[in-house]
Amino acid sequence: MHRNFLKTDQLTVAFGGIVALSNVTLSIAEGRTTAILGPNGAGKTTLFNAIAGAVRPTGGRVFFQGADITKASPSRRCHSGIARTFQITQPFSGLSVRENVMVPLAAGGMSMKQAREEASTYIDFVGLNAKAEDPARVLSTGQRKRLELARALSTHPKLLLLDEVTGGVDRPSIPELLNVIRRLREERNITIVVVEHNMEVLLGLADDAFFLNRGEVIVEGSIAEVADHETVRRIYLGDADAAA
Ligand SMILES: Nc1ncnc2c1ncn2[C@@H]1O[C@H](COP(=O)(O)OP(=O)(O)OP(=O)(O)O)[C@@H](O)[C@H]1O
Repeated sequence: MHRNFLKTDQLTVAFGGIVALSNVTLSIAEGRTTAILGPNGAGKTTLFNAIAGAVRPTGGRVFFQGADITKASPSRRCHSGIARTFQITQPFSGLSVRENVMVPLAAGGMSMKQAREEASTYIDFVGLNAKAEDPARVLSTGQRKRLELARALSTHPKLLLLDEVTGGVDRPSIPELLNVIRRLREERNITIVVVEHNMEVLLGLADDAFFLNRGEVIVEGSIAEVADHETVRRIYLGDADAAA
């Protein structure tokens, strides 16, 4: 197992006067699921953006599998095995589920026949077979999240960044979605990093955790340790006992 599968070293991102991330140094271990926690505005999405290459850091470095990728383009990072999903899902709403998964494959140079076959594998993996010919706009939020996972799978990721995994998903659909995420790791050996607000979900999904506040990592450890940490309970959960 690579302990520093993904590593940020003193990573800083500023937007004008707003410092969204400040000297963030963290390591994500290969084959594990790591949670990024923190209140609104803590810098979680900015961290994902800096890892995926969507924002340029003001300072510090990002390493993936030992290579310095700080200056790599988003597409080079994607080719090297980093994929992400978004807080707000962005499918092509008029295209079918199958076509949505085929688009990135065909754009990568695959024949339509091959793209169709490969798309079927991913649609099957996320359990959307019954919806494959439906337009993406009719999907529920949970189904859209699974479509996003199928699209992410088409890039053959080694590291998958999942933003707000269960955000907006109705409660009964959550276990099925989490099951797909667990299988990504178990059956496809994908290292997962999740931003998620639901602590109950995280306790059942994540191994490790980093708690961000105002752009800084202030607590790290196992998910159980972080969830139980006094500072985390006070800031994040508004725990009256911890605040006292
Ligand atoms: N493109 C941008 N331009 C200016 N400020 C930004 C930009 N992106 C993020 N910020 C600011 O950086 C800080 C961190 O934002 P970020 O979205 O990373 O936090 P977050 O932890 O993901 O929050 P949330 O849980 O609400 O999604 C916030 O103060 C935010 O307003």
